[in-house]
Amino acid sequence: MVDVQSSRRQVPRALTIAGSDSGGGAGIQADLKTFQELGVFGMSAITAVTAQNTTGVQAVYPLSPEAVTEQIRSVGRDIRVDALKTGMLFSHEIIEAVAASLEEFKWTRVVVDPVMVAKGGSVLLQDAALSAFKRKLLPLVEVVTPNIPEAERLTGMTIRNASNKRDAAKQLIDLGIRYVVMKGGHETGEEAVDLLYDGYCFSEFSAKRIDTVHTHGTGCTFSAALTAGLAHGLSVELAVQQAKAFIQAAIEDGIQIGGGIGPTNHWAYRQQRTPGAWTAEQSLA
Ligand SMILES: Nc1ncnc2c1ncn2[C@@H]1O[C@H](COP(=O)(O)OP(=O)(O)OP(=O)(O)O)[C@@H](O)[C@H]1O
Ligand SMILES: Cc1ncc(CO)c(N)n1
Repeated sequence: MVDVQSSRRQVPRALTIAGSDSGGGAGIQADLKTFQELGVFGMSAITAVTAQNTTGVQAVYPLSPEAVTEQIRSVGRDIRVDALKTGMLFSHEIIEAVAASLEEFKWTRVVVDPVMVAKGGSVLLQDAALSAFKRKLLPLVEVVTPNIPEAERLTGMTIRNASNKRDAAKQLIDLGIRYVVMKGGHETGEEAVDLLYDGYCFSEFSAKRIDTVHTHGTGCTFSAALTAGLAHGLSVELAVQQAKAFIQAAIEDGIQIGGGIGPTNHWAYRQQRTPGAWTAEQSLA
């Protein structure tokens, strides 16, 4: 008899617990595209369905905490999860359900992107959920990836300069997180600099800031690429380095989608590494 199990190829597997973006640029859709591009089998547990496009979020329909728990259980009971990320969690009930599931399955390679508001200003994490987010979820995670406004909200600090960034990162580590990546997308300057802190050392990951409005879903894509690296067994440092290269390519090789703040190009990173591959530029020719 053929041993079907052993004749099949093992691939890294990653789970995203996040909201659905009907426009395809952020949330679950961005995460699964990124996992696929980086050679990882992607799975999802949807926390909320958003009616959304490049002009903004038109409606948010959160799922029940039970629905979120059941999706995570279905994946966890059957399929190995090498790494996971969370995105839009919306309510304290969903945060509590997710934290309970992380404890149930004892998953450790966990990335939390503390999604709070969409680029157009719509609320993706309710004010009342902030305390559960900090107390119940953050102590269970390996890496948290706030942008500057999210780090300000998590710490209550005002972040204006490099010294403030370092102080905020230290405060986040004190919550029990292993690594903090403070993203520099919301700053100004020639370079977009992401700061990594492991509780001992700071390191910076820097790339040329691209002059574009088409940054819908950059945070989701970056954290998904980081999660894919962890699923492959990379160290956090190497996974951040790869994620930075992935998002840089995705912003740089922009695509024209929608009339507002457009998404990034999820296949640019792989194309840049595949000689002779079809490019977004060629499709316009
Ligand atoms: N204009 C840009 N040029 C180059 N890199 C950028 C630019 N904007 C953002 N980045 C990079 O993209 C990644 C995501 O950062 P950003 O601060 O935009 O996340 P975010 O605000 O959480 O995104 P979102 O909320 O849209 O999902 C970081 O690595 C950041 O340095
Ligand atoms: C569903 C969803 N998650 C995250 C973001 C943040 O980019 C968004 N706009 N939508």
